[in-house]
Amino acid sequence: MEIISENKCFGGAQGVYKHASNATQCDMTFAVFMPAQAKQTPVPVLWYLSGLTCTHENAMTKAFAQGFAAEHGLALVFPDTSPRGDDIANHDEYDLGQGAGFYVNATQKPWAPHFQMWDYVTDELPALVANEFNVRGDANGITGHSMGGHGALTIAMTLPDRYQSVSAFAPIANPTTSDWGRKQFSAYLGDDETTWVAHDASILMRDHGFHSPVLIDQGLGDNFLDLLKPQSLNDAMAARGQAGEYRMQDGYDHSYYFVQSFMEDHIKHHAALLS
Ligand SMILES: N[C@@H](CCC(=O)N[C@@H](CS)C(=O)NCC(=O)O)C(=O)O
Repeated sequence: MEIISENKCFGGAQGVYKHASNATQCDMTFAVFMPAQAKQTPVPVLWYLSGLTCTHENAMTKAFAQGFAAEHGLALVFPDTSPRGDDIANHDEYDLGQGAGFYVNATQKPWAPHFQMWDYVTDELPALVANEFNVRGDANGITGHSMGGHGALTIAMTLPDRYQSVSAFAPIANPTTSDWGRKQFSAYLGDDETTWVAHDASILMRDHGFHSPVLIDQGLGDNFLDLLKPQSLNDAMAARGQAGEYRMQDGYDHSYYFVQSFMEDHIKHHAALLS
């Protein structure tokens, strides 16, 4: 692992690192915030998965998470959203290819050789972080924004023993019925839609749910509401009797101004379940 930068931040450290990934067969950059508490004792980890067009950097600089994570003694990990490189498959549109990995393992050409973001985020990066940082392997929470909210919810519901807490900001909530989902799943996973259901939060919620309360915030001024489909997941939570809240926030759009407005609540939610 190569250190790109490390800066003191809220008494802890905000770092950016690079490593050669086996899962994605390319160099991957990620960011980690370590709170001061980690100098004494291993700390729980909150994974933050970002949305379309983002790198490790967007949430690191705009989500305002570090101050609250410092207060509650949580490490934060910000992975990138896809493999990257000139030799790696890409697409002209912003919502497919580099910057749009959708947290799945691609099975289709030309994506399959590098677009293995499910394995990267759930296996390879956790092992690396556990090796390199003073974190508790048995205390993981996961959250994310938009495409990253989709990743957080689907990963948590699929691996409930690994994650003790989950939340999301404006998640893509029913991708098998949305152009933010159908387009990417057919490219990455192929036309057999039975392979898509494992990556749809509304379906996973209806069939499995999650073992601890789920916190979701959604801005009502979000210009992507038609693509995000919060109603489907809200209905699935109600049908399941899922503990938690889907909070509709008046006037907020899809931007990081929305994310940073509710970050404190999300950090508190995870800290309560992880400590
Ligand atoms: N670029 C797209 C929108 C993509 C978008 O809103 N991305 C969100 C996540 S889905 C984001 O966080 N963008 C980066 C940023 O705001 O820093 C468009 O023009 O429609």
